[in-house]
Amino acid sequence: MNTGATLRMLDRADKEIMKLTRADIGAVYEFMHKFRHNPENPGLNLKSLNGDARLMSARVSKDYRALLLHIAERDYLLVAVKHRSEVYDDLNRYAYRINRVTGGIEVVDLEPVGDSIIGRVVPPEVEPAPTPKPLFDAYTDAQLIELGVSEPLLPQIRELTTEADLLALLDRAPQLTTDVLFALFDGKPYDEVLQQITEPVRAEEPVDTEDFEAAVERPATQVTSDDEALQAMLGESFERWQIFLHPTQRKLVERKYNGPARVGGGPGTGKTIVALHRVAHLARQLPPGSDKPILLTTFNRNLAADLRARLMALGGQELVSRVDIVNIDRLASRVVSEAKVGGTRRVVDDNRVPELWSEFLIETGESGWDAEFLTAEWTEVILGQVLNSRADYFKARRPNRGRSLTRVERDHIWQLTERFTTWLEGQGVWTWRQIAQRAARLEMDRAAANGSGESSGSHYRPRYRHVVVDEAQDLSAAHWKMLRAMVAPGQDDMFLTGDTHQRIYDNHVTLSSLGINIRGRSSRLTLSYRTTRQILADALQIMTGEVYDDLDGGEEDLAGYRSLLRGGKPTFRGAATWAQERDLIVDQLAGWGNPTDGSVAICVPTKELAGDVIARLEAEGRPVVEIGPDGPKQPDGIHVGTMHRFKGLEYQRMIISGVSDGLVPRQMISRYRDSDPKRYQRERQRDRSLLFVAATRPRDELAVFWHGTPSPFLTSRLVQRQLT
Ligand SMILES: Nc1ncnc2c1ncn2[C@@H]1O[C@H](COP(=O)(O)OP(=O)(O)OP(=O)(O)O)[C@@H](O)[C@H]1O
Repeated sequence: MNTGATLRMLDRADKEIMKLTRADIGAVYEFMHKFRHNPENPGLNLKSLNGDARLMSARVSKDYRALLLHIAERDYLLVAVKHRSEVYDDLNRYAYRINRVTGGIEVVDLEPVGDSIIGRVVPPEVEPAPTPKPLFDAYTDAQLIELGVSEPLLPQIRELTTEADLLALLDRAPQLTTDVLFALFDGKPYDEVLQQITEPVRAEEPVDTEDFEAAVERPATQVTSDDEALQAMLGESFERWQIFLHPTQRKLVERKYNGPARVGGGPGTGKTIVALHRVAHLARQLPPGSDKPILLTTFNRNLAADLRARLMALGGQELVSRVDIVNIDRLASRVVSEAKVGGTRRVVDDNRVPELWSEFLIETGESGWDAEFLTAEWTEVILGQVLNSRADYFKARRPNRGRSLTRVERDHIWQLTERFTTWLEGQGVWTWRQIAQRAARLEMDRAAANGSGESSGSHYRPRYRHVVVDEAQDLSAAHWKMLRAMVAPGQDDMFLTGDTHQRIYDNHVTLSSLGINIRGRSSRLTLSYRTTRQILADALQIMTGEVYDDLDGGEEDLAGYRSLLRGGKPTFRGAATWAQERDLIVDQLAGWGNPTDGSVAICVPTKELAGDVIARLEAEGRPVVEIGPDGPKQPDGIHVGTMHRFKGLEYQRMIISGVSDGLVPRQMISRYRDSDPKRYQRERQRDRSLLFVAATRPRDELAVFWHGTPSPFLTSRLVQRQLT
């Protein structure tokens, strides 16, 4: 006879459990184990309670009791762990119900706001004038219910008149109620809230509000069931994202896709977290083996190292051992070296290409085209589109390239690039873009040979079963062609996460033209877990007036992007000179109490400015740590780096300095303003994105400084802030 039972834990319970001592958390873990084995074990003392008919209690330890919801025959949900002296208190305070919209189980705290502990600590002086207007007067009950607000809370919601009351209620309200009310309070239009917040979590089938068995299985019920997750909670460095996904995140992770899927969303909305959980989800469905059928890739080395560390935290060695985690250029260079192409050629950085073209033109005495034009034509069109022959180049579309070319001109440029490539080879060097193009060709040939039956059949297998890409906005067309060829088209083949507002390398693609069709499989996350609402609002100001793409020829915006975290307003301040601006940095650090535990970073636009800041702080005797290509060289100290280095990092507080006209955006791009307006636009957008990325790294506090004229990306509203 099977005496076992299912026992899952609701996300609210973990918050209480994490407040216990390690020994007590261990007891909960033991309890769950025992309970699953046999809930009738007399030592567990399982019994019904008053209040909700489904509510039961069981003994965790001498001092603690578990509150359980009886879902079905042998299926239980752990909803709280309480001290034995408190188990019988307030049993009628909580209602356990199924949300009509999401179909998820919600715990509703029915205690009126004014009586709650949080309500009581709100100082009386923040209370408003005597007859305040209720906050949600503009919406009917039916409208709020349609948005997914928890029905039993409506009487309390109608009473709310101040932000403090709202916060007190939301602190203990179910997730969707919190998300919706906060967005309405922020002034988001009803339809936008419905589309951006409610629709993504709506149950796929009609909801029966009595069917708890179905409800517990839905993504909207945030639960954990496996022991590993619980064990992780016992670990030193447990983080909530490892276990509890937002229902919107979980839906995206667990869905079956009939082809490539893409998840977008503003900074800090958990795109990387979703990519990691997606990998774990796919890995769980693999047949046993020791191979690595899942590729997890991203743009650069330190991001890949971070993915590895986080995947390890999520699923340990067992999971990591089934996943090939490698940054995209390294993957391409692996492909070419496997094919023994390139020999001992040394890789030179792509930003040296204009210089190399100049040298080549001088050495060969060629004139007619300047080095900059040839660099762009070679990298963006010829390498960028993986063109194999002159004939292909004649036919190629050259979007964003400004000037059109005749056939004769194309012929000449093709010949020049062929000679240039040979010249580079003679120098013993090649670039990352060349490697990407070569790798794409090799992989495409491999896949095509298989398709036409040319390869020796049994040896051919697509390299991967699933490809997961983070920071998708930064990959080039050649990278995408290579990836497309590495995985057979079909169900769950490719999963991409990224945000085009954060594109910091000049790669613009239309995925459908590269054989990656994401139409109908594109979604967006909108809730930031990282930054406060105050930082987010100012960061969004920086993006004013710019239009961004959706990686597939359409446009994308940040509608619905929001945060539930609160903090102080960011500081904006200008100085007359760079020397004086450095004084501002020193003062700001002092204002924050000079922390040197790695929680503060300073971000500047150029290496020179970084050098100056480092010198100044060292002169003050401060421990400074430079952020290199592999991230900060050590965890503690005050971190200093250029804007490009901040992708993938998070800090408690940040100073962005040098946000002056001529530095942000870079002065040098102004030369394209007339000669190549499209390029000018792209370069300007890239610099804006760099600033946006930097501004969305801090969690709690942000200070932005400049000297002379402020950057044109700082709106007058932000610049005026210094006067207040
Ligand atoms: N479900 C969750 N629960 C708790 N924390 C979360 C959750 N999802 C994301 N976070 C936290 O939010 C922060 C941002 O997550 P992540 O890095 O995945 O965002 P992102 O969208 O990839 O950001 P960016 O675009 O800026 O790179 C991280 O600190 C992460 O741990």
